[in-house]
Amino acid sequence: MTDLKVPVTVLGGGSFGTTLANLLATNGVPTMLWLRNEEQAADMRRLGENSRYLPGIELDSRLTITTDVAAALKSAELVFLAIPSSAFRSVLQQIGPGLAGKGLISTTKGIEQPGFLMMSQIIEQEVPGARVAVLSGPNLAREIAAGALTATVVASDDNVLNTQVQDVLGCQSLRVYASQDRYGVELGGALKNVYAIMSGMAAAMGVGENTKSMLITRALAEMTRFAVHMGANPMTFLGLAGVGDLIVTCTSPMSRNYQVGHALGKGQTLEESIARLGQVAEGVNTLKVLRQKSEEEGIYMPLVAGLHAIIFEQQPSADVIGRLMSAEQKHDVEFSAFMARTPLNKEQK
Ligand SMILES: NC(=O)C1=CN([C@@H]2O[C@H](COP(=O)(O)OP(=O)(O)OC[C@H]3O[C@@H](n4cnc5c(N)ncnc54)[C@H](O)[C@@H]3O)[C@@H](O)[C@H]2O)C=CC1
Ligand SMILES: O=C(CO)COP(=O)(O)O
Repeated sequence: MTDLKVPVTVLGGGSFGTTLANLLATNGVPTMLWLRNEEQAADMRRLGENSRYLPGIELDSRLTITTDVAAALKSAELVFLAIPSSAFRSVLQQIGPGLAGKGLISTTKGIEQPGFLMMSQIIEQEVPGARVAVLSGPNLAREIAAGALTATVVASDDNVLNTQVQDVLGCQSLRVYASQDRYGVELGGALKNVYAIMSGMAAAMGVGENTKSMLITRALAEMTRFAVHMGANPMTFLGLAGVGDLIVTCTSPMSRNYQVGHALGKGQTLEESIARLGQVAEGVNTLKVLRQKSEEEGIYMPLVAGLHAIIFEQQPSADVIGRLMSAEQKHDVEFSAFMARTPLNKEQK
């Protein structure tokens, strides 16, 4: 690590943007947080707290909060994007020229349709020539904000950018690991949200502990199968941005995706579950996108198909569960499919 603290801007004043910006400021990094709502910004400056998205967390007095995007971007070398995937492209289109030449790090865990595009791919389209990275891992905003120990992954083929992100974000409560599998890391963060909905729903239905473990383990097999087919490194899914993030979101009631699933499992409609949350749960849209893509690509994803049938095709959960449990018996771990694609295996050949 170096002592260099490059100026950083975070775009997005929700739970994760606020958490990252506050952590950066606490690390002594000159940090600006941009959000669009002046009333919320004024409140945050006055109260020293984001009472809407992160109540009870004291903001570092060194953090600059602004709604002036030009001022926010003027001197920033690194820009973290914590904007929901539904607004990601339009925000980039509004501010694109201001981002030229900067290191852009997406923290958004969603997928754009049509095109099945990751957020980093949208950055490449909207900001040609940008230096791009993604950040993903078991990173519940509230826990990071409260200083609970965790780790995350920064992924880019630009090693200098990876190191810069490690330098500004790493601290006593957060370890930052580097990866070059940007696609796999980003895909892991998006896919796990779907299985968090499923896990929340299962918990609300009162399933057993064995059942919860089975669901998470088969979810890992399923998401890895999909990601490897799409070109990701399977080893990424054994890391923090794969199984690490999957475990936390499938087991924690703090996860918004888990909360949506839990509400559905208690009999609420999808609309009620989302409205009650008041924050983004990316997994709802990702479920639709993933169902379509897995069908197009012919990838076997019984959990995704089952959850889609319950949520979007109004099939009774008992029927879906019955079908899943009586499906053709399979092998446990699909070593052949995984190992054929690992870089290690390629070198050995
Ligand atoms: N909260 C968490 O624990 C984590 C969230 N993420 C990801 O970060 C992304 C953002 O999530 P959160 O901050 O948690 O969401 P949130 O629901 O807490 O906040 C979303 C924020 O985005 C803002 N926003 C929405 N549309 C906008 C637009 N057009 N222009 C500017 N701002 C806009 C909202 O005003 C709000 O401040 C999501 O993709 C999520 O998956 C990633 C890691 C952890
Ligand atoms: O991505 C997250 C933790 O790593 C946050 O998950 P939720 O969006 O489900 O809260």
